[in-house]
Amino acid sequence: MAKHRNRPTPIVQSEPLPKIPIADCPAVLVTGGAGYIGSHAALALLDQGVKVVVLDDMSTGSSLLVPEGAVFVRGKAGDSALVTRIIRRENIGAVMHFAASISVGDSVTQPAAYYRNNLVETLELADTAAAAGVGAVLLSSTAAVYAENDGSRLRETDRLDPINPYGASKAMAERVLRDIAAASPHGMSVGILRYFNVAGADPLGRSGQNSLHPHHLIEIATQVATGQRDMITVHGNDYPTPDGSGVRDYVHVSDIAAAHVLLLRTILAAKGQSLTFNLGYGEGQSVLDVLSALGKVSGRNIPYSFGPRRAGDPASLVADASLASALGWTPAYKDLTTMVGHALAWERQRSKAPEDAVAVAA
Ligand SMILES: NC(=O)c1ccc[n+]([C@@H]2O[C@H](COP(=O)([O-])OP(=O)(O)OC[C@H]3O[C@@H](n4cnc5c(N)ncnc54)[C@H](O)[C@@H]3O)[C@@H](O)[C@H]2O)c1
Ligand SMILES: O=c1ccn([C@@H]2O[C@H](COP(=O)(O)OP(=O)(O)O[C@H]3O[C@H](CO)[C@@H](O)[C@H](O)[C@H]3O)[C@@H](O)[C@H]2O)c(=O)[nH]1
Repeated sequence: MAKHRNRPTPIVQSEPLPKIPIADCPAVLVTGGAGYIGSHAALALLDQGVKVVVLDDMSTGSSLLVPEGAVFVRGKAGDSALVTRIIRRENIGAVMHFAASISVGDSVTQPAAYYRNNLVETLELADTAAAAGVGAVLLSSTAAVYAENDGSRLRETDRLDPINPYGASKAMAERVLRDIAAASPHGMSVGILRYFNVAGADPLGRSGQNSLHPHHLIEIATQVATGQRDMITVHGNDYPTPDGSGVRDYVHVSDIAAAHVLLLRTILAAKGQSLTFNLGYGEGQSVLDVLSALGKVSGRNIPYSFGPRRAGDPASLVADASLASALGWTPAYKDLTTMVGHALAWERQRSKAPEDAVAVAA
């Protein structure tokens, strides 16, 4: 964990951090709550009795994923007038900001669009939240903010030097959010979670990935396992990794959602807190490991062929997430087979859903 305004300062934390009781959690605005991770966080909040308002522009979101029980508003996270109205009308006390453009490859070919959606929209949202007196803003950040390394586990205090515009947009958004919060007269708190590769689906089958144009490894692979695609291309087999394919630290989406609720309760316990955590399991899995785990769970071989490296992809991203234990975070779904099993169960169910519920384009 790092506590900082602009520069991370390492803190050795042996005691769990204080938290407000869940019953005292204010209503939460969840931007991007019609998307994959935001919908799981919304479910985690609703499951614990917290009021949720989802704000999503449906650019990549799906109506299928907006949880029952959440208030839904269609619109942009950076629309200050709209967000101010929502904060006042719904008595919002905290914001979880998931809304973003998320494809590393697309960010290389459309950098301006990525800086606009991930940086400018975050700036507007943070400024609006601060002006409205919101107690805390949580930001979805990413492993892609770190400088490339030799595959060893990345710590929160490691050097930030993103190798693609997506990671750069998130590193800048982190800084902008911290600066705006630090200047807020009421002491807005900030929580930043740098997720590694989010995977799996709600174990109760209420949400999962539902992309109009899938680009994530596990979503594409489950579509091969369910017969919707013939094969998958493995992007590169010449990385300096044990089997030559890219290595990532896959972390279950429900564990990510649980960490958000814990961090929210923590940063609301004292005004003006700024905490940053990695979320991962500290274990690297290659693309071929993932395909093999899915093959076992589905009972079906996943055909693949090797293609060239994908632009902007690092060889390896693995977390040192030991500091997140100070939140009381104890991941429940660490096993890769469990993760791909949940993703497969969701994909089987999703692909049978009526056509108009499967994906909603803007
Ligand atoms: N998926 C991962 O492995 C991963 C890893 C690290 C970080 N993240 C971050 O987590 C967050 C959520 O990612 P996801 O995988 O759920 O993506 P997603 O595309 O499923 O969800 C993003 C949602 O935000 C909405 N959205 C986008 N721009 C918006 C805007 N300006 N205003 C309102 N709504 C907008 C989209 O319609 C979509 O519903 C993102 O910030 C992403 O950068 C994701
Ligand atoms: O069809 C495919 C898709 C992906 N991959 C590989 O699989 C790995 C994982 O790729 P993907 O699932 O697309 O995730 P990442 O590009 O690693 O990015 C995810 O994980 C990052 C954090 O590590 C987040 O910041 C991003 O938002 C999120 O999309 C990489 O080695 C890819 O090259 C393939 O080989 N074939």
